[in-house]
Amino acid sequence: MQWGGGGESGRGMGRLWLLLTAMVVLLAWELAGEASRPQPNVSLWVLDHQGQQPPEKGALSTVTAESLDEQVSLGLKAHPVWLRLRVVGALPGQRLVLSNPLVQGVELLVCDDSGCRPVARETHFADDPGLAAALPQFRLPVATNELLLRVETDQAIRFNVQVLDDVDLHRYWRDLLLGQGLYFGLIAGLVIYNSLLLFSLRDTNYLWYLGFLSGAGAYFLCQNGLLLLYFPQMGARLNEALLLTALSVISICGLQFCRRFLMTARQDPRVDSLMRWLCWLLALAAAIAWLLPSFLTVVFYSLLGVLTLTAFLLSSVRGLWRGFRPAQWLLMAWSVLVVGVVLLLLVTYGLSPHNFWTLHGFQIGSALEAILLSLALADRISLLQRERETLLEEKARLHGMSYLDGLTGVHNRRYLDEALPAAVAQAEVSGRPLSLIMLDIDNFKRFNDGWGHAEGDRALQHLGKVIEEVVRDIDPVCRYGGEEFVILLKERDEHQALDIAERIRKGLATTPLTLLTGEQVLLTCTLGVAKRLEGESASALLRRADQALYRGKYAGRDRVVLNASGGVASTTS
Ligand SMILES: Nc1nc2c(ncn2[C@@H]2O[C@H](COP(=O)(O)OP(=O)(O)OP(=O)(O)O)[C@@H](O)[C@H]2O)c(=O)[nH]1
Repeated sequence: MQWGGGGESGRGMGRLWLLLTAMVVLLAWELAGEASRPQPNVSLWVLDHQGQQPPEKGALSTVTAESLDEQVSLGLKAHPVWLRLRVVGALPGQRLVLSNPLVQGVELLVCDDSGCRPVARETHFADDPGLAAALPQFRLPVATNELLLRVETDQAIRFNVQVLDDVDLHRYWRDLLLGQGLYFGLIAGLVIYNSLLLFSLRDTNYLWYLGFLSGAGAYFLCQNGLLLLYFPQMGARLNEALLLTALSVISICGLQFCRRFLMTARQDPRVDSLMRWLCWLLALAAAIAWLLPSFLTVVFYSLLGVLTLTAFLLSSVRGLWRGFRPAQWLLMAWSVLVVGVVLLLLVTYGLSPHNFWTLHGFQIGSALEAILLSLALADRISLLQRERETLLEEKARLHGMSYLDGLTGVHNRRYLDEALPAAVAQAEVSGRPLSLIMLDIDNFKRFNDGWGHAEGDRALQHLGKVIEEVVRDIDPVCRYGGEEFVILLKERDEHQALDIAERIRKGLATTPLTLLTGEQVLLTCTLGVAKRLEGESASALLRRADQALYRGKYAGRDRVVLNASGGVASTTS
């Protein structure tokens, strides 16, 4: 199989660079916005304390284990985590805001000499319960800055602690939504575009790609708290189950896409069965996320994530190795995803700080990947299209060849057997004339015997050329038998047919054949002409032309004979 061509690939690269440039500009803008935001004045320590209840009074200062900045990244924890907070200079009305909607079991306690009391979690921000659900937040108590924060979640513990007034919170949320708007705009555009392609091309690859896109959209709706924004009553637990299910959908659709795209079932059966197994495990993981949610589920997902990425990369590298050019897009797409997933895993296990890149790396990777997969599909479709065209051309060529005579290049008897009845039927309907000329070289046996069979072949080719010089391109010339030719003359009456026959006769008689020895000889031929009579069949017409030819031979050869009707013939010489 030939996987050639490169024009579309170049155009695809151009589009990709444009997009990358646009993304870099947006990132720079986002980072600039980050820098201009007022920094919260918060100090944080992780307490070496486990359990549901806060540490005993007086133990706060002794259990201090680790000092943090406001960007918390502690990874997966099987138990609740206690953080000690000191907020300096909090103004009345300011809120303590945690940036991650996935952290659950968040409690804030204010502590003094008499003990610790919970601070009620805000359920509304500017009359909006959604925003308060998407960003866990507490109104800071005035006149105290000793606080305890308890977080218990199955997900990685990562969030920013920010002290914001209403204006800052609005701005923070607006920036977040702007970035999300760009992402979801891109996903929606790709979904619409590829849905149209799915309907027009009916290629299941597009179905899996759409599943992949939808899964990615759903995942980030959950991860960024956008679902909670619109359905705050849903709760963080349900949000998390949906998030993990979306992760399964992304992975399963990605694997199925990969299998079909690279045709692994046929081309790479071992990798194909690995991918099929992974699909089942991912479906099982989604069920566990709903039935037995725990931090172990997230560990299971991490493992499956690594295996899925390995399968993606392995199948694409092997596809490229086999010479399937569109696999390069796939490889590029998975490589981008690998970066995003590695960032996600690092932060999930508390191995990297919580910052813009670790927070949004997976999302940026997924956006780039969605585009690259779309380009991969386009490349594959154009490649298959070109192959199909080449095949059709080849088929047409072979089909044409099966109707041609190998020696002379004119049509063969098979062609005449199909074309003559069709021409007769057409003439019957239209009432237009139809004529036939049947001819052969005179005393050809003697020629063959005298000059040899090879020269005889050249004589047949010579006659073919002479005929083709006389007749129109649209009048098919056929080699009917060994040395007999038939010319089908549509919409020609007997006068026109006689004229053509006579020109052929004279043409052959005056155009010498140059033999292989260099000698020149003149050949003659005899031609029988018949015009179709009303209601006459193809075979009857052919028979009458043959009769005319026979009569020409009988009358002395080198002449044209017309079979005017049943048995009457007129002769020209
Ligand atoms: N070189 C060559 N000879 C062929 C081919 N097909 C048929 N022939 C020869 O054509 C000759 C036809 O001979 P006949 O049917 O006796 O006809 P003829 O000698 O031309 O005599 P008339 O047709 O009566 O003028 C035979 O010798 C065949 O071998 C071919 O493809 N190549």
